[in-house]
Amino acid sequence: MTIAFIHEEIPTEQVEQREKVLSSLTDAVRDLVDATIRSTVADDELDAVRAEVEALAARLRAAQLPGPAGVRYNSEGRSWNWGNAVVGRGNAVAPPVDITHDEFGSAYAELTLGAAYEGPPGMVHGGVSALLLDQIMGETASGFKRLTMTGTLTLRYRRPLPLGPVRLEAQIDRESGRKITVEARIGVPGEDAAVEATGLFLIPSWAPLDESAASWSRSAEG
Ligand SMILES: CCCCCCCC/C=C\CCCCCCCC(=O)SCCNC(=O)CCNC(=O)[C@H](O)C(C)(C)COP(=O)(O)OP(=O)(O)OC[C@H]1O[C@@H](n2cnc3c(N)ncnc32)[C@H](O)[C@@H]1OP(=O)(O)O
Repeated sequence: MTIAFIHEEIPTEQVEQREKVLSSLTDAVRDLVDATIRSTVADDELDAVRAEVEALAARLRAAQLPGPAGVRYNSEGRSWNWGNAVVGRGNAVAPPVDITHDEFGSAYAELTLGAAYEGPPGMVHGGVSALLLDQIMGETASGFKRLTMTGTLTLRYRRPLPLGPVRLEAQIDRESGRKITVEARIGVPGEDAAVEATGLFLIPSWAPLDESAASWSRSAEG
């Protein structure tokens, strides 16, 4: 099965305007998720809020894509993946992460994980750490110059990670042909890593080794 990118000829300026407006809505929905988890209002108030939320969902459903958002690009080399589970600007389920690629083969991110990402009481869910690490490692392996997919991801959970500010770092350790090994970690900023990861990322046999000339590739974003 191949991975298809969708060519959609929307001018970059318009993509960016839409992304800005969509991101604000996503932030508000994320806040709604946090507010829902932590709310202690009375049951009838919860019920009244549910009715309003259902009405809002119906307004958004007035015009919908037939399926998931996919990865789209225009011929100016701007691409957007607003549904992505980790970096999708339209995805309120995604942690609020912004990944910085400071050079090819190295990336970092800082974000704050709130109540929606809890596993053990007060701690980040291990699957959420894995989710964030998989994305930053995949982007690092790809550098948006080639398509890479996670082959094997190995995680060592060394100490619990409290909810709150976290920092992720990833860098390519080595590569050979279609195999790229990436090392990464997540932890409280300035402290020893809570989770260390090693991943083998593969350029699928059906994909080119280098796609830097392809319209979907770009240098700084997921
Ligand atoms: C999300 C999609 C990408 C979107 C791109 C957006 C654009 C921006 C670009 C990039 C940013 C990236 C950001 C993404 C971050 C998120 C990453 C994910 O979550 S990815 C989803 C989870 N992963 C899968 O679903 C893979 C499922 N597996 C497969 O599709 C295939 O198995 C694949 C492509 C991994 C390998 O298939 P073959 O046909 O290319 O390769 P064969 O011939 O089987 O193997 C080649 C060599 O690799 C080893 N190998 C194969 N699979 C391996 C594995 N799983 N682990 C270790 N080694 C493996 C084999 O042993 C072989 O080694 P020998 O050459 O003999 O030495």
